[in-house]
Amino acid sequence: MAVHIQMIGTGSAFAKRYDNNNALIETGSRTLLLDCGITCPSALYRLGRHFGEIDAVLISHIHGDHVGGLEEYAYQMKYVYKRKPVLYVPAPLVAPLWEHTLKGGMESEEADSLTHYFDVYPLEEGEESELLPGLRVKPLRTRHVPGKISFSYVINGTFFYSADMRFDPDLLERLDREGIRTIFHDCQLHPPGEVHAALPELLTLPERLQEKIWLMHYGDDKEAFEGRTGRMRFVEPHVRYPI
Ligand SMILES: Nc1ccn([C@@H]2O[C@@H]3COP(=O)(O)O[C@H]3[C@H]2O)c(=O)n1
Ligand SMILES: [Zn+2]
Ligand SMILES: [Zn+2]
Repeated sequence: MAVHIQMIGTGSAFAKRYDNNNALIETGSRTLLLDCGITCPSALYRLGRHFGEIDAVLISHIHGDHVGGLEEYAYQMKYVYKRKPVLYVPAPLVAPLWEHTLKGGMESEEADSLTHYFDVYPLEEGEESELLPGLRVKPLRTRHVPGKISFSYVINGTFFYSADMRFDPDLLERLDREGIRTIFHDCQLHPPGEVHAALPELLTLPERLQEKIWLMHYGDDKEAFEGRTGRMRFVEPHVRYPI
């Protein structure tokens, strides 16, 4: 079955020209939302789509540009589309997502847990699960902000989607050896990356690896870097790429 990924936005957390780095993954007639950041509800609207068309949501980690739109998503599903949405979330993030992020805006007499709003399916690190027919996802814990739990995803065994992660050449080499054909990688254009891979770091990778890498989660001056990314290409918002 053909599987495609389409970025709702490709921007960094502070980008204003590009929306939050959130994606739609489509397989047949089913759609997974990968991260739902602050700009997601309006960016999805500008893409001509709406929450009622989404079959499930998967999150990578708890930062506003990745989960800040979940409250509106949950409320729209409850009060507009009247359907309980499916939430895939790495097991260690289940409790923090409610306690640290959603509870403040969503707790009420009748609603005291994440499971009131979502059908919650915890995912285990390193274990592949079929999230939609034809869509297999394996979470890998990757390094981002020190102490922050964050996951990247291997999709259908051949596609790697970095959440927000530091430069990790050993992991990228290992993924290459294991048969990953395409890597969508977050990229901080201006060093130091610190909590993200910086472009100069990614440029130290061998060309064989760079060929597989598409850059996302970039800043507003991305156009100034066209032609300065070695063999790596930019992911463009709204374009559908095969997985
Ligand atoms: N220790 C940290 C924590 C956060 N940040 C910045 O805040 C942003 C939060 O969203 P992000 O997409 O993870 O990118 C983070 C950094 O820009 C940072 O630069 N250093
Ligand atoms: Zn981010
Ligand atoms: Zn982050």
